Amino acid sequence: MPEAVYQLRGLTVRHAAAGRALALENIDLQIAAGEQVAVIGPSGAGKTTLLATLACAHRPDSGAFTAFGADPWSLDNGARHKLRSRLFLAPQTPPLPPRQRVVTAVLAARLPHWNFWRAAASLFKPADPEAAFRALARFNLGDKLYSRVDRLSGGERQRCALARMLLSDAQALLVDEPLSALDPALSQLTLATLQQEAASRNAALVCSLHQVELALAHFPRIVALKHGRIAFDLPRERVTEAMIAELYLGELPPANSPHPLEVPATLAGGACL
Ligand SMILES: Nc1ncnc2c1ncn2[C@@H]1O[C@H](COP(=O)(O)OP(=O)(O)OP(=O)(O)O)[C@@H](O)[C@H]1O
Repeated sequence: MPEAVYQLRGLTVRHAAAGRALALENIDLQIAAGEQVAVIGPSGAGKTTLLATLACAHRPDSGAFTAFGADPWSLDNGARHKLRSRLFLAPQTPPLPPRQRVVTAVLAARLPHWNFWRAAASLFKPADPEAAFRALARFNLGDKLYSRVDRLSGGERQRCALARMLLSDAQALLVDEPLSALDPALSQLTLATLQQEAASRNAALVCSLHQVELALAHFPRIVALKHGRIAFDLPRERVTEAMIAELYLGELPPANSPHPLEVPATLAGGACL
């Protein structure tokens, strides 16, 4: 039996803002070591919230949640920090320090394993630029090794964050929309690199994607979210066109809806809370 990386049962997650609206409701999910899962679903379905929850960045409101057999929210801060070092979340918009060099940003993945002096020294003289170069080259970004992060395009920043992931030794790779700023050729390269890396370290790979056709072509298991609930969780062979159509049904305004630039009369009295 492969090791269970995640076990979620009846999980509910709310966001602090927006009146603590429900973002995920009654989620049951098990993910084992070595599994590769694509998370699909319309905008606002809860994909990012699910990944943040799996990364132990969002505390669930109710239900049961374990990562590597432990409930992160019942651990003390030190133990939770250690657990988090086994997970790596690559967000859609990576919060990389703007003035930093790419090499430093990528090597930051090693920080949890370095003592203070080594980490501080690496800010001035990167400790292992060859490793950073190799990771970047796998995403066709080797030529940006010494560029400043704020001079990268959106897609380059995303790949920089993914290169950082390669230098971590995480056993759960959580990737939010890695292809949103990439052209088709780079999308294929990026997916292939992520999947090879996850397979080589027998890590769980959970990747949210808007490109349903790529999800179905590359991932053996598809988890579909809609309105914060799991619509289906199936091997890709069992996902039908009708299921996909149903998943995205209602995502466009009806044909007889007002023109998008027509401001509703009720809007004027609104307030921002
Ligand atoms: N920080 C936040 N505060 C309040 N509500 C939020 C916050 N982030 C997300 N939400 C809400 O939670 C729900 C799920 O959002 P989430 O970002 O997880 O969806 P998503 O499927 O990743 O969407 P997209 O495909 O557009 O990135 C949405 O209704 C969204 O408006």
